[in-house]
Amino acid sequence: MIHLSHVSKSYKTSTRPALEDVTVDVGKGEFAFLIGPSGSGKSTFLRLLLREEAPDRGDMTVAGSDLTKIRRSKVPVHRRRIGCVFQDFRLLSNKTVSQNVGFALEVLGRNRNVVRRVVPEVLELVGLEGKANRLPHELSGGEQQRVAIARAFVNRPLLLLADEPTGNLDPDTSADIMLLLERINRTGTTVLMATHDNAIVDSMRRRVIELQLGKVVRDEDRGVYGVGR
Ligand SMILES: Nc1ncnc2c1ncn2[C@@H]1O[C@H](COP(=O)(O)OP(=O)(O)OP(=O)(O)O)[C@@H](O)[C@H]1O
Repeated sequence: MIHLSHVSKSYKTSTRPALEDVTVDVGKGEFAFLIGPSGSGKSTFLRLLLREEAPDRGDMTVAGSDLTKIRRSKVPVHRRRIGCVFQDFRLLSNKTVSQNVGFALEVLGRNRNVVRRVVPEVLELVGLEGKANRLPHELSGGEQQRVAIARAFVNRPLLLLADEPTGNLDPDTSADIMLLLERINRTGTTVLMATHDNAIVDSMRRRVIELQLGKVVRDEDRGVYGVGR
């Protein structure tokens, strides 16, 4: 699902590469954490997967797209295969829960009957069946993140990228969000989550890919966050 071979990326204004000689393979249906200190390259890694940035060197194939060769016109099709969840939820504040989720289908041209059928199913999956008509500001942070996950998942992406999804949530709410991401992973969706949350990484014992100064320094099955970070 994610294949990077000797990938490097430098930003023009930066003296050192943001990613250097990164080789990582994540298979279909896997769950992996991407960890590392601030500035280690996690966001750059996610941006490359979405083709928000292009690699300078190396080969990469993500969700079936060869990102070393992809044409600009094909980038939107590539991004549709990937769901994204962020620390700050990024919901549309003037739309209800079901409109936020439905919008993700409408922009892909799905017909109204499909939207009407699928949105309640996904809201049930994330545990928000009673809150379809609320606005984001009428929800807790954890509930807002559930909406964001529903929106990311409603198109059944092959790959879900989560960038610090628990960064604004308390430990109990974070644990609930992780259960939800595990549930989504069990449907066959590959999940890659960038995080600083050591308690979550330690409790889940999943694959851990660790970056430092743009290099992969650890790639371990059933890993922990690590001591002293
Ligand atoms: N748009 C940019 N232009 C120039 N340099 C950048 C840009 N984005 C990131 N960098 C640099 O690339 C390196 C990697 O940054 P990146 O944001 O990928 O790290 P990160 O691990 O996601 O950090 P954080 O945990 O703080 O989000 C850093 O040295 C950073 O300063």
